[in-house]
Amino acid sequence: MPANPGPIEGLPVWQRLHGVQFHKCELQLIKDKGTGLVATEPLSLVADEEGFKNDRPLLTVPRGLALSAEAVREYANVDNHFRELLNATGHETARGKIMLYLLVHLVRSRQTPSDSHRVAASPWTDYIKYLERDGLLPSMWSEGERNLLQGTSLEQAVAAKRNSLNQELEELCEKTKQLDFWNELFWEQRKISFEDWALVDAWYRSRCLELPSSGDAMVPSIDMANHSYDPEAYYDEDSDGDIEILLRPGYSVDPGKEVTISYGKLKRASEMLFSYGFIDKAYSTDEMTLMVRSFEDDPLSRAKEHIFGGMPTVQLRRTDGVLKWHSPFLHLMCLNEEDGLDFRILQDNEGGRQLRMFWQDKDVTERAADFEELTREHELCSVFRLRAVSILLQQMVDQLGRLRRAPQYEDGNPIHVDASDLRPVCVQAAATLKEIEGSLLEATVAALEKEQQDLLADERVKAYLGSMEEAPMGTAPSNAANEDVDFS
Ligand SMILES: C[S@@+](CC[C@H](N)C(=O)[O-])C[C@H]1O[C@@H](n2cnc3c(N)ncnc32)[C@H](O)[C@@H]1O
Repeated sequence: MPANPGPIEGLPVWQRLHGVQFHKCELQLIKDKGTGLVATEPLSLVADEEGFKNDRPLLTVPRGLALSAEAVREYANVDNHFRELLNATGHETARGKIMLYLLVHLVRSRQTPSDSHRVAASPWTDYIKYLERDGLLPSMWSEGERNLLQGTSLEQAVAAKRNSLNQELEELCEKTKQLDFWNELFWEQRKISFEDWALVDAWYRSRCLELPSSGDAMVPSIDMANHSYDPEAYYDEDSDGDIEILLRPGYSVDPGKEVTISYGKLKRASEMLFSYGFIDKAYSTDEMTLMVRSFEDDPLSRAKEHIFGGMPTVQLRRTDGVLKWHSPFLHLMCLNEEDGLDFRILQDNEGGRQLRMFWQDKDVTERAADFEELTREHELCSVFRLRAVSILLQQMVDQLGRLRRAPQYEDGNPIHVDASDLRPVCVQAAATLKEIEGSLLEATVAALEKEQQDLLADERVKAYLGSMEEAPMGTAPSNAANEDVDFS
């Protein structure tokens, strides 16, 4: 898929220099996938009396080249400037450490001998020149390309990712302003940009492996192997900690054919596109996650969101043609004071004040995600369910409409994009995602319509709706949910 996989001709020299060994395979450019591992001789792993055994790994990378949190700490021990930077940013996670290291070496890879404030080089300074830079993860797509995701589950996810990348960069600026060396290099000389930070984040997400002993790590050359759900090979660490690619038992590969590994368990299409920049339609789980919108005029919405704590989402999943949805927040969102939901401010043991949530006078603050269960025995259970189904149906219809429409601004005006600015791989990936998620949304709408009809035929629902019609003005439940939802 990468359009610009870098000048890999120079890579074998780098690999020889740093002890990377290939056996019966090499790196080659592969159509629509960038660089990949390809067999140069017949590969097969058949069992002898001792069972299956690789006589030699297809690829071996010395452990000292792996970029893990530990490796970054070791580098910081010998490089004073980097140690100062790492301490100032306070990065505790493997992601933070690895991204900072990559950023610094990205800057270094562009420096010339005449530059001031030179960063100490490492094998990674040269290796990253071979890494894909064209930004095929959606967080790096151009604005026009990101507009192609309108109506998909990635629309908000990508916007949120870019916001958080921006915030991280601002924090980095804040924390390094007082460090002379890095302030001069990063901010005075303007050697880094948002695109650089987004690029190292994309490298981290799409190229890191989980190693048995060192956890998340980028391993140069192993990270050139492409993914398949039925891979011929796998990666492992040997007894010295070196990282290797080995053929899987029972598999054989003809010369000229690609050797793939697995990037992990089956994922949804949006996750694959988000983290790896491609979708394998035949192998993606039939599910998606969307945000649920609170009622704008629900006076309890802030309290509900506060107590719920997590993201108000709905998960849609189709298994063997059967559509299921799951949204703990939606079940809470549909309830109001007239139903028996209540919020109280209580004093805790330390004298502080705490917001607590009550359902039928019982404190259920810790069970905010359990309202489907909590309302199951209630006499109006099917009424509550009808509210949830109707709200979700409306939101899914809106979502589907948005997905099917050409990109437009919030005010409804169409967004004009010059098609020549859109990379074909992005257009294709967005179209595939829309096809997968559009089909799932259509099935969701159909399933919700059917459930809504069934609920409207329920005797208790009919009685409830009838009582609401008969109730004199002002005595019907005045809840936000009922006002918003047209049960008909
Ligand atoms: C770990 S890298 C693999 C090496 C990469 N091909 C390169 O040129 O550097 C992961 C990236 O390779 C590409 N890739 C891996 N497996 C793929 C596949 N099955 N189909 C399309 N692209 C794939 C995607 O761009 C992904 O983000």
